[in-house]
Amino acid sequence: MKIEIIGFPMFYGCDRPGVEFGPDKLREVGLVDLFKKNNEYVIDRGNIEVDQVDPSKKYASHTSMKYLTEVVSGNERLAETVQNAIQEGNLPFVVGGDHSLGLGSLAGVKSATEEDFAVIWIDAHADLNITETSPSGNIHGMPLGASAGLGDELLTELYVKGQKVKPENIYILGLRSVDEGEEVIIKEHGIHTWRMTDIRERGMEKAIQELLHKISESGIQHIHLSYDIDSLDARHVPGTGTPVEDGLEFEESKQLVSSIIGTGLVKSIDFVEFNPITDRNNLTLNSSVSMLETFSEALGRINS
Ligand SMILES: NC(=[NH2+])NCCC[C@H](N)C(=O)O
Ligand SMILES: [Mn+2]
Ligand SMILES: [Mn+2]
Repeated sequence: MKIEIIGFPMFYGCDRPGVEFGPDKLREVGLVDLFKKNNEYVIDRGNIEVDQVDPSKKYASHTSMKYLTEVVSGNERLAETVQNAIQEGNLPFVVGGDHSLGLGSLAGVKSATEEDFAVIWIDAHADLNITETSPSGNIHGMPLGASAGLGDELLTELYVKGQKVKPENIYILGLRSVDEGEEVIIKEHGIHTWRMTDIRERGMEKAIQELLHKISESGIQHIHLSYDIDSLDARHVPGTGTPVEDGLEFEESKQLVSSIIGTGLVKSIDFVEFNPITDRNNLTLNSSVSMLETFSEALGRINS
């Protein structure tokens, strides 16, 4: 399987500049070679074009979703690129940028995949907000909800009409910052979660066992893995928009990612929310590279 690296240089979904430099910063320190170390075929598709707009116009297209027009147009381009990659038998590895890119990724996966697929979302946040529940109006807090078909049609109809993933096929791990409205959505739609409290109580090993068991029971053959670096403990990632304490340690995160990729079912991946501008002493850069090495090694193992 060829790995296709796709950059998505956008900050409009989190409304805090800096994350748009994530893909190029990671290329600068050897992103492509890092994948080539363990994988024979790696191509860099470059960056998706993002329409630019002045921050004073963030509410120009919607009163409660910031930068709606630009988030949607960029994600439609991303969806097409992801769809093409999968249809060619390649694995799209989308590097953000903020997590609103989940909208485009999942629309692309949906368009390229006939059967149901699972989404594993590793994140401190649930990203299940709809316009009415969002405390911020930031679309990076909404991609999973919209992909599940919830909320405003302006997001749910992106690229392909309707629901991209069934709520029962969504698995969120690392949660520790969930908005009230998101709690209701998790309950109502039976979304599977492993919060940090669960992981601390039962251990990562057990969480992984439970996760893989549920997925194997579902019969699903395609997993989309969406990795938000703010799932790591705040002290490892000062350079991310919304760091949260009491998060994952490297060892736990690496074990989780390796086990998920080890199933051989992961066909598409996102890696998001690294902000080189707000980083301190390259801490977040180093954390990102260290995690990317794990992705590369795990993919190398199933690829060989
Ligand atoms: N992808 C992320 N980092 N999302 C953070 C979301 C924070 C908050 N729940 C919001 O909706 O505004
Ligand atoms: Mn996120
Ligand atoms: Mn997050």
